[in-house]
Amino acid sequence: MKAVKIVEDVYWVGIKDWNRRIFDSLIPLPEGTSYNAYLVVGSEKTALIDTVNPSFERELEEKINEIADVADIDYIVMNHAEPDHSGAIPYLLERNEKAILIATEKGADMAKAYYDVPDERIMVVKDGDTVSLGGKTLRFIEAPWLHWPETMFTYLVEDKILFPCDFFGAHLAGGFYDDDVPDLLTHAQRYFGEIMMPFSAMAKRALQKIEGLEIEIIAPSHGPIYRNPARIIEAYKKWSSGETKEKVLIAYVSMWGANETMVRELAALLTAEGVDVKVHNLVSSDIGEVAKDLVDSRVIVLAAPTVLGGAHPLAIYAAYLVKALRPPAKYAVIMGSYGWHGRSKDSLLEVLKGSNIELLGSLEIRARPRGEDYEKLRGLALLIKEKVKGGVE
Ligand SMILES: Cc1cc2nc3c(=O)[nH]c(=O)nc-3n(C[C@H](O)[C@H](O)[C@H](O)COP(=O)(O)O)c2cc1C
Repeated sequence: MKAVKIVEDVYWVGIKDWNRRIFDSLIPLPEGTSYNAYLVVGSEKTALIDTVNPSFERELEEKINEIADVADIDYIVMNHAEPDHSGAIPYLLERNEKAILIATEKGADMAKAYYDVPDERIMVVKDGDTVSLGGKTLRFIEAPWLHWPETMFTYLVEDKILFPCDFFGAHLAGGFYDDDVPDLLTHAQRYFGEIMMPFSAMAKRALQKIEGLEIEIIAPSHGPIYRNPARIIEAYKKWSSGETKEKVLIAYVSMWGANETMVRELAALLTAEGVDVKVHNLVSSDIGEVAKDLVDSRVIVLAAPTVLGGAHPLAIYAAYLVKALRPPAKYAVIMGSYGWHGRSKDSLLEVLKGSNIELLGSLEIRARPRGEDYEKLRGLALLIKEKVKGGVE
């Protein structure tokens, strides 16, 4: 794919990585991803906003060269130091002896740590600082902890384009503009759950900061470019403020069917009560989908058998993720089973300790569910429904 003109003298020069299937050695990428980099050509200076993942340096250079010689770039704006956006910085600084890296103070520190960028090639910018390229003005907006400490947004004043790096992103190789991808918000929600949800407070702060900004285009560093920015901004407002739905996420693991039976029963009872239920079997589920459903679920149910004295390791992993991702749900229900001594629930509670999630109810059964257990499941379903439908506080 060649460079693409977005508006006059602003070009996408990024990479579509169709084949990538895992990110951060953690997150599945069912539809690949993109590393969006943008070239802004002023009458006097040229700036590159973000770069690309290592191994795509040559392809980035070729795209830049369609518009301007790589050696002519004056500034490389580093909105975020993570290698998927900044991994090409060492290559570019070698190919271009004059280019200056623009970063926040923390960004400068990261650029040295990750890429050995010398002090004399870094320009530190603060909130509100501007750099004129001649007819194109870059304004920098500090937006820390989205999702690393050094992150910032860049705003192109004349064209009203916001370059927020990972913020508003989506892992998608396909589509170029938001209107090319009908279910883009689903992808964006998944990305928010995976990357931004633990930093919801900082996300809210950043949204307030850009509130008064006229934004015609949002050009993030992953996924399609928003020509209709209102939709994603509204969605981010909801997600970052913890607005949930009448929805329950059930994540479970079962070796011999006991937990599976309980989960099916509970899901059926809740569905009959008009609750939106999302069930994830942790053996086969995509944890990105779990993260997506954590964004707007009101109650989380974890169900797991006891294995070697504790909860099944996949459930421990899920509980750890729930704690780390800091979803807005305030309540959890834990179900479990055992053969001779139940430890599943306790070990999951141990993992969740320190989170804001309160135990709403639990059910531990021996070997397989029987008559009275189904009664207890009905009780749990009612408890959950009350929290979900009652507009939890
Ligand atoms: C590999 C393995 C290890 C187990 N370890 C324990 C254990 O430490 N304590 C216990 O009470 N039950 C243990 N069990 C029994 C299961 O917890 C029990 O059969 C449970 O009902 C299985 O739930 P499931 O049908 O949802 O897989 C173990 C079962 C297996 C297969």
